[in-house]
Amino acid sequence: MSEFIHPNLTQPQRRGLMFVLSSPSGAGKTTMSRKLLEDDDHITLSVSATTRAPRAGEIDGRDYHFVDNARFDAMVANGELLEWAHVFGNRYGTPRAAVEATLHAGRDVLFDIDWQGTQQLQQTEAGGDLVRVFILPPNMAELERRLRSRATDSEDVVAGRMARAATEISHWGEYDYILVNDDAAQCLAEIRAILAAERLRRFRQLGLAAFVRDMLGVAG
Ligand SMILES: Nc1ncnc2c1ncn2[C@@H]1O[C@H](COP(=O)(O)OP(=O)(O)OP(=O)(O)O)[C@@H](O)[C@H]1O
Ligand SMILES: Nc1nc2c(ncn2[C@@H]2O[C@H](COP(=O)(O)O)[C@@H](O)[C@H]2O)c(=O)[nH]1
Repeated sequence: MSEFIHPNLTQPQRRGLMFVLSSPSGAGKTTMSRKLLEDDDHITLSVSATTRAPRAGEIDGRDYHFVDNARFDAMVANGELLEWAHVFGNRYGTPRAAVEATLHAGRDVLFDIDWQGTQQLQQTEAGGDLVRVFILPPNMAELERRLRSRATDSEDVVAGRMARAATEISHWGEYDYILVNDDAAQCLAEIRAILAAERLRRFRQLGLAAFVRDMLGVAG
């Protein structure tokens, strides 16, 4: 007869974490997020709401929830956003319900948000579940080259984002991990390593004490 092991004790359960990627515009957050999501089944992207117009190729509900100003106002008024901010002349915010549902299911949530949103998330009850990663470009010329080569924004928009880059970068000290996205494959490997280590943090492994007690055969 095989030994009965309580399913909850075969492996400690894990508390979902909130994994934030921030950077100056164009440093590579979206690129890294997409690659991470491709082969990690335990993390879900928080799809932000924004008043910005969709870029070519962006899909409503996948890349953003594209909303008008009136809808964004209502989301703010109804407390539907966990955080929101003005960024580059538009408003962006994190819908609360999807994040809470994902975390309650024990899954991780990936955020592609700016430093203002990160500060706000840090101040919520779930601040302890936050892992903050800031991505730097290798240099400012390369940042500008990437913004231009993406070919999604007008000259004015690119210039505006470059003008804000130094302010964005000045918040690097508020993050837990700082990466330089020079080689994309290396940057992705570093992001995966951070995520793997953070998932193993003792306080995130719920039921660990019971698991160890059971393993050692100590009566609980
Ligand atoms: N390591 C890299 N080497 C070269 N190009 C890269 C690298 N990482 C990203 N890129 C390119 O740089 C451009 C900007 O990247 P991406 O859109 O991911 O930036 P972002 O940080 O998400 O910007 P935003 O904040 O505006 O959303 C894209 O064309 C992307 O393919
Ligand atoms: N505070 C928040 N910032 C957000 C959110 N979603 C995206 N962003 C940030 O906005 C800029 C511009 O994004 P883009 O798609 O127009 O290039 C970038 O830094 C994003 O990280 C959000 O929900 N809250």
